[in-house]
Amino acid sequence: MAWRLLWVLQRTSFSVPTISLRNPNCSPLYPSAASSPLLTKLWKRSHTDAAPLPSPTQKTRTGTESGDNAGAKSTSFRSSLNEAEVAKFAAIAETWWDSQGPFQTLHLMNPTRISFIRSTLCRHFRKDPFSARPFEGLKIVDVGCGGGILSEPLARMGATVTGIDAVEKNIKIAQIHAASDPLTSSIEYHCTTAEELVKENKKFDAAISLEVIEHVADPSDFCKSLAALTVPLGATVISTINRSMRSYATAIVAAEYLLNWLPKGTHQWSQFLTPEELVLILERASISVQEMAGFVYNPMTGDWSLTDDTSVNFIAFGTKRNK
Ligand SMILES: C[S@@+](CC[C@H](N)C(=O)[O-])C[C@H]1O[C@@H](n2cnc3c(N)ncnc32)[C@H](O)[C@@H]1O
Ligand SMILES: [Mg+2]
Repeated sequence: MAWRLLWVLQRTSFSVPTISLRNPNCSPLYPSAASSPLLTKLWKRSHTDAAPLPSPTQKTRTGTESGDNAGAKSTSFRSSLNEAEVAKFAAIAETWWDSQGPFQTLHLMNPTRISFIRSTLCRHFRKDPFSARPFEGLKIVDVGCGGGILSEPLARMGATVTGIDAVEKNIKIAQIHAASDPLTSSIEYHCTTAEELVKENKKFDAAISLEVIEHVADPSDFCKSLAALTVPLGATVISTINRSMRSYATAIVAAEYLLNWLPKGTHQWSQFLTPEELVLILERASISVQEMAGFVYNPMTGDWSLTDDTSVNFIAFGTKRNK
């Protein structure tokens, strides 16, 4: 009956107001979105530049080429490591591919978050979403990849994937798991951080970081590093948990203490960002958020789906400005 409680909590209306931002030029993916004056202003500002969409073949600007990382040279990228947070993940590293273990929620959410990534990246890079390998030709970095739950499907969709994580054990497990399938064995896994990759002048068409920003030392610095890893007009996708009353009730009280879905103490509510805060942080890092969606859990089916309600889990897609 505990899941019934979660379901009730998900539907109670005591969350702080939240928003969804949708690119008005895109066909709607989700039901009607509430608009926010702040985000409308940000949206207009970021689109007065009217930057052209990138071709997926901006190969000269990706990979390890030097010379296009002026931001990295002029800005210092502080460490994103929060040792206490990293230690929590090191303690449960062996359980990454246990679909009933502490990462069960990530496994269950994966098809839904992949569908968001697939549709937003395909539209942005003008790829065929119905192709078996729509990400062919794209270089993607998965920052905080853990055991590779996201990196592997990205590689199967044709992307050239680099997965990085601060925990050595996670990287070992990710490497072993990926090696068992020829479609994923090409993934390059490294135990490192986004800011270290910036120092190495690495560039990618897209930087993706799911469920990591709430565990880093400073979200603003972290987003600046993600931006520095992304080519101009490239893409960034971030998912995290909203700092709302509802997220306290569901993502912490229910998920950690009542349902035991996550180890107790996995999340610190005060470290969560609201969608508005994430949009502003990304905006200051030269990334304009174009689209946002929430995730909702259906206890009857055990599935997650996309929704306009960003009051608990949400995901944002943005593009890096050209200047
Ligand atoms: C909740 S898990 C998310 C894993 C993966 N992104 C996913 O959603 O399937 C957070 C991951 O971020 C990693 N992490 C935490 N802080 C990090 C940092 N500063 N740099 C890189 N990885 C970090 C942790 O080791 C952990 O594997
Ligand atoms: Mg988390």
